[in-house]
Amino acid sequence: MALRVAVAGASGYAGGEVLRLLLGHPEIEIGALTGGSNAGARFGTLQPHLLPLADRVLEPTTPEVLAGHDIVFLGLPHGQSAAVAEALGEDVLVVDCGADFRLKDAATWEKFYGSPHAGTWPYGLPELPGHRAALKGTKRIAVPGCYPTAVSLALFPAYAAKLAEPEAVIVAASGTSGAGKAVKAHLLGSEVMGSMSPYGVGGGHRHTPEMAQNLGPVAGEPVTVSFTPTLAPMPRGILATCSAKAKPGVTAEALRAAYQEALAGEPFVHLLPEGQWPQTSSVYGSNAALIQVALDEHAGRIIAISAIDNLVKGTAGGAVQSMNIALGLPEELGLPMNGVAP
Ligand SMILES: NC(=O)C1=CN([C@@H]2O[C@H](COP(=O)(O)OP(=O)(O)OC[C@H]3O[C@@H](n4cnc5c(N)ncnc54)[C@H](OP(=O)(O)O)[C@@H]3O)[C@@H](O)[C@H]2O)C=CC1
Ligand SMILES: CC(=O)N[C@@H](CCC(=O)OP(=O)(O)O)C(=O)O
Repeated sequence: MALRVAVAGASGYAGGEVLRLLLGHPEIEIGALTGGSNAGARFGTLQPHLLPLADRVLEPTTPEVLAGHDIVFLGLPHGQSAAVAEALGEDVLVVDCGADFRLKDAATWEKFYGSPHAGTWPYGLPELPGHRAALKGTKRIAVPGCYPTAVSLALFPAYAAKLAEPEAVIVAASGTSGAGKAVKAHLLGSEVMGSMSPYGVGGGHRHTPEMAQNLGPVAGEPVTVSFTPTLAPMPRGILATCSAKAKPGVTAEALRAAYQEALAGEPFVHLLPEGQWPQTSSVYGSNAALIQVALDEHAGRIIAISAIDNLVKGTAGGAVQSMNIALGLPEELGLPMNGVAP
């Protein structure tokens, strides 16, 4: 029998992408679609690309509407997931695309999000050492932020093999959908088109501690992260350029071997052949993460680059992948491996 899924925040980018993927998932039946200000609207006016759901109506996000489902995805603004999740039974699988349950340290949460810490759930990045096992059978999943997904996948093999010093410098470009659907002045077409711009410069971006939380345990020592996000004139995609000083004696051969070993058998994370570099257009609409690594011998630095679709591997695809693991289903079920090109 199909598992019945509700999506809260179904009118948003994250919720819409979860639905696009779940409509192609053989074990899932779509139940309630809920939102906030658009409740009452015909779904086809909100997500016109999701034709099978066009005649549905967006409902309010209440415990009554979300009751009676096997799985509930939350694609709500930060800080709103905890109250909704609390009203859902412990037997319901809750997959939170927001940030509420990602960070372990309450003081760090309060510093970066400015609200009380709700708690910590198993973290939905199965490729990180130990995480896949922790997701099996869980009823609660915290889906990672899109930048931490791109960055952690690019750097964890170097840290797992103890090849990198614990100070990472990251510059990543994101498509505008990362900022959500609400209209923001700096995201208007005429402001974004033909321009790239940095934001959150100087260590203030809330994804910085999430990256450090992911990489530190892999490295076996705290990793300091310097992260600069930039906004790129494209709707989707993240290209993360990550670098760290190489430990003494590291060779290009050892580095490549470490990445081959760490990523071997991963269904979605691919180390590209030498000389080929990740680009966002290759992962548009796909749950793949493309990785390449090089040793800059002159500077003594490891350079690791990743490309993901922020709405797929960076949100909804990662969420469905983790859901599959939690339910004991094949990890790849319902997830696109191919991008859309050109
Ligand atoms: N965009 C991305 O790349 C990523 C997003 N995320 C996370 O996913 C979550 C959603 O982000 P995103 O989809 O981009 O945001 P959007 O702004 O596109 O969507 C927000 C959704 O939340 C609903 N909503 C807003 N306020 C309320 C409320 N008070 N009560 C009930 N529903 C409400 C909206 O409904 P309505 O339309 O009715 O107002 C809409 O469905 C965020 O926590 C974000 O951090 C995570 C990773 C990546
Ligand atoms: C381009 C852009 O604005 N991106 C968002 C990140 C989106 C995301 O994945 O993050 P959360 O789930 O933590 O919101 C930002 O920098 O705030």
